[in-house]
Amino acid sequence: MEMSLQVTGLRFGYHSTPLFSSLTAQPFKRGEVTALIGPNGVGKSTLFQLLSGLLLPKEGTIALDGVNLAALSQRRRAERIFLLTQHTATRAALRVFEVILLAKRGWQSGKVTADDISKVEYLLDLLGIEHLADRLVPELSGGQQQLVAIGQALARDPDVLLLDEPTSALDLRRQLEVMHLVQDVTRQRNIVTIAALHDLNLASRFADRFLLIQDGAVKADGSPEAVLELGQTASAYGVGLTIERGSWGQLLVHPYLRR
Ligand SMILES: Nc1ncnc2c1ncn2[C@@H]1O[C@H](COP(=O)(O)OP(=O)(O)OP(=O)(O)O)[C@@H](O)[C@H]1O
Repeated sequence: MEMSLQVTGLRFGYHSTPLFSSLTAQPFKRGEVTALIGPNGVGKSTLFQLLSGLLLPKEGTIALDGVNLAALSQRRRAERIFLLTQHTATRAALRVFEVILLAKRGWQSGKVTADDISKVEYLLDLLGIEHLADRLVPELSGGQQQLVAIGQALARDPDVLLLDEPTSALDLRRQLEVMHLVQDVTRQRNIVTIAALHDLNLASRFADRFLLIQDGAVKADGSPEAVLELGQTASAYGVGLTIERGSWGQLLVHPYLRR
C-alpha cells in the first residue's frame, strides 16, 4: 500500500467557470513538507478545500494511503485531515485553552482527562502562548490567532496537515519558529504536510518540495531549487527571479519587476 496522499484527475470549477480541468500531482509522501506555490487566484485554497472534503470534485480522486477519501465519512475525514486557514481559530467565541482542548478531543465523548489538559498545556508552552490561555480567541491579534490555529492543528494530530498561508500574520521570529515546528512534526509524526506560502524564501528554507500551480494544472514540481530555477516559476508570478546560495547554503530568492 502506498503511504501517501494521491491526487488524480481532479476537475472542479465554481459555478460554470472551470478552475481545474484534470489536476494530477505526484504522490505527497509522508514525512515531507510540500510548498504549494502560485500567484493569487490560481486555486491553492480551493485545492485545500477539495483535499479536506469541504468541496467535492466533479471528477477525479483523492486517496490517502490507498483509500479513496470519498469512501470516508465527513467526520472520519476531518479526523485525518486538518485544514488551517485564516479563519480556523476565529470561528469560535471561546478561550484559547478551550479551542485547543476541543481540537485535541475531536469527537470523543466523555470526560476531559489529565492527559488532555497536560497536552494542551504543553502545546501552549511550545507555541509561547501560555499567557493567552484564558483570553477569548476573537479578541486576539491576527498573529496570536494564527498561533492558536497551529496549536489546534498539532492537538488534532492528523495524517494530513494542510496549511493555507500559516505564517501570513506572524512576526519574523515566529514565522521561523512555526515553520521549524511544522517541519519537525511532519518528520516525527510521519504525516503529509502541504503549505500554501507566498514567501518563497521561507518556503525554500522549510519545504522538501515545491509544487507550482497555474492555469488549473501543475506547472512545476520538484526540489525548491529546481522549481525556482525554472522559467515557469518567474513567469507564473510575472517577475524576474535571482536565486543564490547564502553563506550557510540556504537558498536566497530575490524577485524583481521586469520593465
Ligand atoms: N466561493 C467561491 N465562489 C466562486 N468563485 C470562487 C470562490 N472561491 C474562490 N473562487 C475563485 O476561484 C479562483 C481560485 O481562488 P482560490 O482562493 O482558490 O485561489 P488562491 O490560489 O488560494 O489565491 P490567493 O493566493 O489569493 O489566496 C479565484 O478566481 C476565485 O475568485
